Amino acid sequence: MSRKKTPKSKGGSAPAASALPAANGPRPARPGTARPSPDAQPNGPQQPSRHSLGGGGDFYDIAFKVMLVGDSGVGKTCLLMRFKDGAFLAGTFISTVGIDFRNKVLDVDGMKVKLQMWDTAGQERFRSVTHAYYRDAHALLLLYDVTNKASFDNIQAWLTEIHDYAQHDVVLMLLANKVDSAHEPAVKREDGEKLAKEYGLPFMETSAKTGLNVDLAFTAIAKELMQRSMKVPSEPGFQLHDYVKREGQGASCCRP
Ligand SMILES: Nc1nc2c(ncn2[C@@H]2O[C@H](COP(=O)(O)OP(=O)(O)OP(=O)(O)O)[C@@H](O)[C@H]2O)c(=O)[nH]1
Ligand SMILES: [Mg+2]
Repeated sequence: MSRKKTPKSKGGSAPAASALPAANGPRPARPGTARPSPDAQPNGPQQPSRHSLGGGGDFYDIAFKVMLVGDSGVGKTCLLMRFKDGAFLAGTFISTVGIDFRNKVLDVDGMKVKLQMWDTAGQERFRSVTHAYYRDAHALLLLYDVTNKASFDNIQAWLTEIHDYAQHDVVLMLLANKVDSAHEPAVKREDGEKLAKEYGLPFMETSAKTGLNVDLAFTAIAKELMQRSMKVPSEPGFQLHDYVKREGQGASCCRP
């Protein structure tokens, strides 16, 4: 069996293709660094054959594309960086321009699963850029910020957008981010749970700051995608909803 390699710690961004007016006014932009790497092939999961892509890095059996969406400032980039590097980007908020990407290889049930993670810009003016990427996503993490009610109110609009542009069978999970705050959140956990239930979505509270449930969110997605594509015999009963309910930790455990 040949093995695939993926370059370590490579990131890049697709340039913005439109300049519609920003909903919340302009913000400082996180500069793009490069075009997506050749291994960021979005069409269909790469089947388990372990080919080499050249360059240094990890081997993997199968790859999936996971896209992070949600309003600007909800913490998409921070969540991704927490998962990728285990670090929190504190300090100045640098808004994403267009789309950035990062890769990470996970061990899931004895398989090396590469997640190609696409970090979209939440700002309205980049919406037409992100639209182009939806159809290739195998999974979507839809985030809101529990300290920002508007970001929660906009979830319905995001779901409409997902309905319009993503594959009908895309794996979708709702994440309530920034649950580390010591203050009363603007959006209660029950409201998030209720909305998720209404749309039949798995739901989790996360914090890019403390790391709460961050690995779990991505692992759950990887497991679900693996299950779908491989029909893993060792876990015939894997259910994404049940898994995140069982494994997820409450926010209260990790508040400072
Ligand atoms: N307390 C807290 N702050 C967070 C968390 N995640 C992100 N932030 C902060 O929220 C701000 C926005 O985070 P980003 O990850 O850049 O937001 P984004 O969703 O990528 O925004 P766009 O790129 O504009 O779409 C930054 O100042 C972060 O430090 C979190 O879990 N807890
Ligand atoms: Mg960002």
